[in-house]
Parts: sequence; C-alpha cells; structure tokens
Amino acid sequence: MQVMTEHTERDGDYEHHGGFPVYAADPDNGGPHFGRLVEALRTVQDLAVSTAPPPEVIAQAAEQAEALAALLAPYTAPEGHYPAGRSVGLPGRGSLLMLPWTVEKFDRTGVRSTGVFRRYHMGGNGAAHGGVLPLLFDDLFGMITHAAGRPISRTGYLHVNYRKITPLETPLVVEGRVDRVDGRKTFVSARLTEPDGTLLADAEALMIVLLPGQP
Ligand SMILES: CCCCCCCC(=O)SCCNC(=O)CCNC(=O)[C@H](O)C(C)(C)COP(=O)(O)OP(=O)(O)OC[C@H]1O[C@@H](n2cnc3c(N)ncnc32)[C@H](O)[C@@H]1OP(=O)(O)O
Repeated sequence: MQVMTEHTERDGDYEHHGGFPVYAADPDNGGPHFGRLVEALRTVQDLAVSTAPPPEVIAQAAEQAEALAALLAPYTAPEGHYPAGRSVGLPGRGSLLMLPWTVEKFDRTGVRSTGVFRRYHMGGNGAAHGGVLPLLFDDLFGMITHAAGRPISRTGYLHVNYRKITPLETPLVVEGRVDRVDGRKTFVSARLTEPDGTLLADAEALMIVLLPGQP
C-alpha cells in the first residue's frame, strides 16, 4: 500500500494545490531499525501512563529519556525529510502521533484500516479516550480524499457520533468513503466497528480543497 505515491489519474495541477510541501513515501520505511524504535517508543508511552515506579526508578528513567533525546536532537530535519509519517509500511506510517493502525484497502472507492487502541489511548474506565477517535477519523478522511484523487484538502468540520464504548486492545476496523463532491467540497463519512460489525462510532466530515498557496 503506497498512500503517498498514488498519483495516477490525478489532475495535472495536483502537486501545486495548497501550500503543502511535496511528500514522498520513504521506500525503506526509515531503514532496518526505525520500525523497532517506533514500537519501543509506543511501549514507553503505554508504560509512562500506566506505571507507578519508586522515585529512584523514575530518576533512572528520566536520565535514560534525557539521554535518548540528546542522542536524537542533532538529527532534527525539515518537514517531509524524516521517516515518521512517510513510512507507509509501518503502523501509523511510523508516526507516534498517529494511531498504530494498518491500512488494508486504499482506492477510489474508500479506505479501510485495522488496529487496536492501546493503553496509551485510554480515557476513563478502561475505554478509549474520546479525543483519539477524531484523530483516527481525521487521518482516515485525509487518506480517503487522497485515494479518491481529490487535490490536497483540509478538514472544514468533523462530526463524531460516539455510539458505544470503544474498547482497548481489541482488534477494530474503520472504513470510509467519499459520499459527495461539490466543487471544492468533498463530503466523507466512516464507521468504526468491531470485527463482528458492532458499531462503535461513526463520523462525517467536509474536506475542502486548498486554493493555490493556502497553507
Ligand atoms: C494528503 C494530505 C491530506 C491532509 C489532510 C489533513 C486533514 C487535517 O486535519 S487538516 C487540519 C485541520 N483543518 C484545518 O486546520 C483547516 C483550517 N481552515 C482553513 O484553513 C480554511 O477554513 C479552509 C482552507 C479549509 C477553507 O477556507 P476558504 O478557502 O476561505 O474556504 P471558504 O470559502 O470559507 O469555504 C469553502 C466552502 O466550504 C464551506 N465551508 C467552509 N467551512 C465550513 C464548515 N465548517 N461547515 C460547513 N461548510 C463550510 C463554505 O461555506 C464554502 O462553501 P461554498 O463554496 O458552497 O460557498
């Protein structure tokens, strides 16, 4: 699945829409160790929000986290020039901000992605935080718009209906499509379900094609 290299059949002006920098998928997914690093950092995120170590262990962890930050800091790169967000072969495209989900379908008829919400994504009483569902849907809607061949667009609005508590560590499916196009406006919708089809949440959004130069 190549989200960012799917440029077939787009209008010739595609690359010039909006003020977006041109992104290209990282063909190596960040190299042999990047996926491992991202997964280790995700595990640290899970543990950082769910452990209660004694002060001496917290001090040790803080030192190691500071050492890791110091190791990486000299390699800060401009937007679009690091593997995070461009490693389409990794869950969440290798971005810690994105949910660690895997795209299973990506074409003009829609996009489907599967994955789990982890401990890091917990809100209250064992369920996923309400704020991570819009993140999941917004990223999906960006992919749907892209897969449908629409020019670079931004979300105008995003409406989520929370139908049922969203469980953690449970395989889930999110799938959506373009419902309607009206000039610059692309109306999209999606559903988050359990594998048996039980509806957890649905969402609809308006994606608006950027004018030349719009950020
Ligand atoms: C491949 C890469 C995919 C990237 C996906 C990224 C997904 C994101 O999360 S983007 C981040 C979140 N979104 C944003 O930050 C957007 C912030 N907003 C903006 O930048 C601007 O409002 C922008 C560019 C979307 C639209 O501004 P502008 O060009 O002035 O459009 P504007 O003329 O107001 O609206 C265009 C049309 O949309 C309609 N519209 C705009 N906003 C809304 C809204 N909230 N509700 C209903 N209709 C709306 C307008 O009524 C108008 O309709 P019509 O053409 O029928 O008159």
